[in-house]
Amino acid sequence: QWIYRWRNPRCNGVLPPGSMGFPIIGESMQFFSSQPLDGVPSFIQKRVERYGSLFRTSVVGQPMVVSTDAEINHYIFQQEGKLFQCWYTESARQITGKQGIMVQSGVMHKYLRNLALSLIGPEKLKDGRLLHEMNEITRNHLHMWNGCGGEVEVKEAIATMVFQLAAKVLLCCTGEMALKLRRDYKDFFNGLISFPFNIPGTTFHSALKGRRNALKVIKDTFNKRRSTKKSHDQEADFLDCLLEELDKKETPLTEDIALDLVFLLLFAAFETSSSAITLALKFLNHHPEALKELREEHERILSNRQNQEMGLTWREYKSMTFTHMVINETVRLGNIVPGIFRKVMQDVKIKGYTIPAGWTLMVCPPFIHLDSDKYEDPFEFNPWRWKGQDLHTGSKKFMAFGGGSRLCAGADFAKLQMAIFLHHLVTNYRWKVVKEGNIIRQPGLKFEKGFHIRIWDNGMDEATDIIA
Ligand code: HEM
Repeated sequence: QWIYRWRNPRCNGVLPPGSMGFPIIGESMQFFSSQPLDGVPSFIQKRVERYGSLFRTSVVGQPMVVSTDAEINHYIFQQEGKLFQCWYTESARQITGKQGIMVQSGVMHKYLRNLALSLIGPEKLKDGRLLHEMNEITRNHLHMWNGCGGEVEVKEAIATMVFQLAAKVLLCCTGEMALKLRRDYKDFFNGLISFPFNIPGTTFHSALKGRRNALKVIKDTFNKRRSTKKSHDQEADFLDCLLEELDKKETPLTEDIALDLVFLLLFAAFETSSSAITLALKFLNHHPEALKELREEHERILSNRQNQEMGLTWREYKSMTFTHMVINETVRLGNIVPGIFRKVMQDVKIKGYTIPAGWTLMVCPPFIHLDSDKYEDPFEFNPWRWKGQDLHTGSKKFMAFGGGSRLCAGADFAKLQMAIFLHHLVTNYRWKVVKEGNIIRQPGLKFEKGFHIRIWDNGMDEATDIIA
């Protein structure tokens, strides 16, 4: 009876076709099986061929409906907070925080989103201070890579660089302390969608342990800042703003919510951007004509710059049309976020099927981004396909940064960081790939054996087989 119920869940209508797999584990094994980077995950592809663009399954103990239909995905984004609510998995809730921005809805979500945007949104990025920090940290790291023999594993090195930036901006946390905090963020990405069994040896256990340690560091930083008075001529940073907000009488913010917000922002910042920049280098390495056009764009910016000592400005960033085409193409092909998850709040009818309240809905960006009806030669890295298109907003066929009221709050931060990195790399250095491990999806990206490059100063003759 129990197995029958598992396979045929109750529903006040007709469930989308599909299979619930084995009791408890469902189809998790197939969902997590390794896939090459350049292909639609076979878990999705096979089921779409068999059942169509809306199918049911069960992953990590949750009954789930997967949508690969652009119109339905758009509808799901528009109904955020009404029919659907942001909800990843129980594991994600515990790892990112039971009161974090990812699980809040309605007014509280809007409040936290605005708080986050006040730090990392376009208005803040424009004002120059953050841009200056990004310029400096990127320049220093590239200089350091060049200095230490020139060979680096890019994914980890960039993750460290972006983490340092985020830790400095969010918490004024630098040096050893930032490095320690970075180590606590191990296994997070993989833990987000996993069985929430807190058993030693599992990714979930390791992510929860890291969360506890990281929260302690963040809390200590809060307390330390509380006990030191800021002088009047010092500009208020994010931490000051949070503490001021906490001290207000009628604030919905509590210390636990503030800690969860900082914790999530740190994680969101470094994990995604480091994958995107590494992928951009990989794609550019295989497409010298794109690298050439990118370099020309950045050299033009340099030659038009009045003060050569200045770092990149917001205006210059906005003028980089080809760079934005490269960024969009990288995130389209990379599909750094392989699934966007929502909880169904009440029974919903879609395409004649009923999705029961309490189920999870997964929007599947890779299927849309790699669909040959939407993109010609979808597996080809072709930045020029973005020519003449709006490069700054999402659409029904481009949802790398999500959509609707949950559109990525750090999209501009990530794109600016990518643009600054590419700017300094192509104008000051030459580079070549020395070891390229496999990049697979599980379904999140995994950089097996890393992506190693050697860099050297522009103008120096380092190797005969220079790729650019
Ligand atoms: C290439 C890099 C990035 C990609 C592809 C990406 C992708 C996404 C996606 C798809 C969502 C929507 C999730 C949903 O609807 O459930 C999202 C949300 C979010 N992202 Fe990003 N992201 C990136 C970088 C960043 C960075 C650098 C930050 C912070 C500094 C950040 C902060 C956030 C936050 C706070 C949310 C939640 C927004 C909300 O719920 O209102 N992201 N991101």
